[in-house]
Amino acid sequence: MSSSASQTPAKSPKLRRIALLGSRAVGKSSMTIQFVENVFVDSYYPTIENTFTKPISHQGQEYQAEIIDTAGQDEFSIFNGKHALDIHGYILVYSVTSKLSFDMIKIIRDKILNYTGTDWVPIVIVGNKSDLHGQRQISTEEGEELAALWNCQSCETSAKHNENIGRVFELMIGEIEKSTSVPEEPKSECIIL
Ligand SMILES: Nc1nc2c(ncn2[C@@H]2O[C@H](COP(=O)(O)OP(=O)(O)OP(=O)(O)O)[C@@H](O)[C@H]2O)c(=O)[nH]1
Repeated sequence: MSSSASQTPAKSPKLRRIALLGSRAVGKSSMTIQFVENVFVDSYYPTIENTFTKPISHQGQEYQAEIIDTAGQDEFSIFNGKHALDIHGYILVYSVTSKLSFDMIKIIRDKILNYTGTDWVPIVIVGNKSDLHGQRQISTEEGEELAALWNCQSCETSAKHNENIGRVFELMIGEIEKSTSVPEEPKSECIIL
């Protein structure tokens, strides 16, 4: 009985909401499902929107990641404000086999910054399908140059071969923690009217 009282209570995990955005069929769902369920699905089913949760441990801190896998965007998609207000960080995904999808993440970032009225948000740029060597349209350097320009992290992945998938989410948590203005969940005893 008394032994449980003497134990230090475990720190509750910090909730971090992460949205994956990008063109259609770049592999957002495949990355998410590979990360959460450790499987790769070869068939293509366009997503409307799915949310997954997974615990992540980063630098001694436990996090609960809420991962929002969004519908593919094109230049005419209206930016969904839901994907800006409640989100701590963005994974912007392109396919290394598609220049169009690389250009699309620039449009998406502009929309996010416009919507949030800020000039920086936590972002990780991801070039997926790195296993399709012969079909490359975007080099590793182009991805890195864009990340330097935006002052964010970048990474190439293969959801198919589970390469660098875990790393993307670790980089994302790191970028979120870099930003000093992460609002914590409101605590009932601290409400100021
Ligand atoms: N070779 C290869 N194929 C991939 C990879 N990731 C995804 N795919 C394939 O690409 C297609 C599209 O993948 P999805 O994960 O559905 O893409 P999405 O971005 O979620 O698509 P939307 O729901 O339309 O936005 C599927 O046939 C996947 O099997 C990868 O790393 N390598």
